[in-house]
Amino acid sequence: MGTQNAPLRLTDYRDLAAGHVTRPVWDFVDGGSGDERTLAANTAAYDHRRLRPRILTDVDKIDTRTALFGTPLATPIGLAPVAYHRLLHPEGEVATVRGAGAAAALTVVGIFASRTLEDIARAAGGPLWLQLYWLRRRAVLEQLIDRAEAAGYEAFVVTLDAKRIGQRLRDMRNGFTLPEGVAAVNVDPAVMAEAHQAHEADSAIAAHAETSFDRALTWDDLAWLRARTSKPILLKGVLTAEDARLAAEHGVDGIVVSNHGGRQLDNAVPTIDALEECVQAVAGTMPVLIDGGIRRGTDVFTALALGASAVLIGRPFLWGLAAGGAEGVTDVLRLATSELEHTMTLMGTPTLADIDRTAVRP
Ligand SMILES: Cc1cc2nc3c(=O)[nH]c(=O)nc-3n(C[C@H](O)[C@H](O)[C@H](O)COP(=O)(O)O)c2cc1C
Ligand SMILES: CC(C)CC(=O)C(=O)O
Repeated sequence: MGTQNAPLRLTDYRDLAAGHVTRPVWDFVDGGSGDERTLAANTAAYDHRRLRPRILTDVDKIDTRTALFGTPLATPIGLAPVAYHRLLHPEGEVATVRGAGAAAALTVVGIFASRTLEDIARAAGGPLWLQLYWLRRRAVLEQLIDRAEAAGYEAFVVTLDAKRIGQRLRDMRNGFTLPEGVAAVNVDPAVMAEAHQAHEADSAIAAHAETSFDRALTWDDLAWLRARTSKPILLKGVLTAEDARLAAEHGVDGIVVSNHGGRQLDNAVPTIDALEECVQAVAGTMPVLIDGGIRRGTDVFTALALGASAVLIGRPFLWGLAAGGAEGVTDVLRLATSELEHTMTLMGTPTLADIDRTAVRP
């Protein structure tokens, strides 16, 4: 690639990716729910944040290293759980984790991964967590937890903002279906078949979610999961102080402030606006991660300043994966981390520990 076209920011990868996938796949990745207000608001909310740089501090060396649950990470930027990476690259999640490993970054693998948990683990160079949806069939969940632990996955992230799948108009209009050869290979085929039979009219994605996610689930059920693993458990999809507090009370180990990238409840609060109340509610007892709309090193910095322990990116790494496979993923992570370093230099904060609330204008 000539230097003229070399991607200089994450959104440059969006333009590159567009040429590599079909229209329905593009819409599945790019789209949100409803009128896509929350999708737009996630990024717009960062536009309005203003930073308060400090002068005359020693920023000769910038250090972006951190750790989560004792696992060292080269960067506080990790990969959010996303279904079906093979939609974007033939190697799917195997390419993704190879790319993340080269950047020593965290990957949260999705329960609807299109490669086996074991193949993904063999290719990984960095830490892996596994995201779960709470399927009605707990036996299927149990098997997944056991397999993940045996393969070296270090934590579980339970996504709780999807008791129904958001109204994704683009997918409905496209009649989105998974292409031949792309499947949720880790989940019992019976669970998937059941779903397809029950909901032929919906988009394929909405269909399997409707029948396989447990809508009756409540806080009391978390004890079941807690008893099944000694690994850290994080809840993804927390947007309020009330739920952050309940998470802390129910013995989980972390939360991910997320609105699912604007793909679930439209008009849900932008995540960066929800972060502070969640951070205050857990009062330093557990790490708080955030995702949604993070496109710039300054966005990462803002999230860290408002109390996030780490951030996850979704669509940007998918753009990298589509455009350049494992190397594209690595480059997206490097670009984002180098923007963060640049921001830290100009903000006068040489380490992540130096970044605090005073860095962002209230
Ligand atoms: C194509 C796609 C598939 C996704 N699949 C899942 C999933 O299976 N499980 C999950 O918890 N979140 C899923 N998400 C949401 C991401 O984990 C994350 O919350 C979101 O993408 C972050 O916003 P961003 O894309 O603006 O960075 C998906 C997102 C996208 C774009
Ligand atoms: C298979 C879907 C439920 C994956 C998902 O969470 C999403 O598309 O946002």
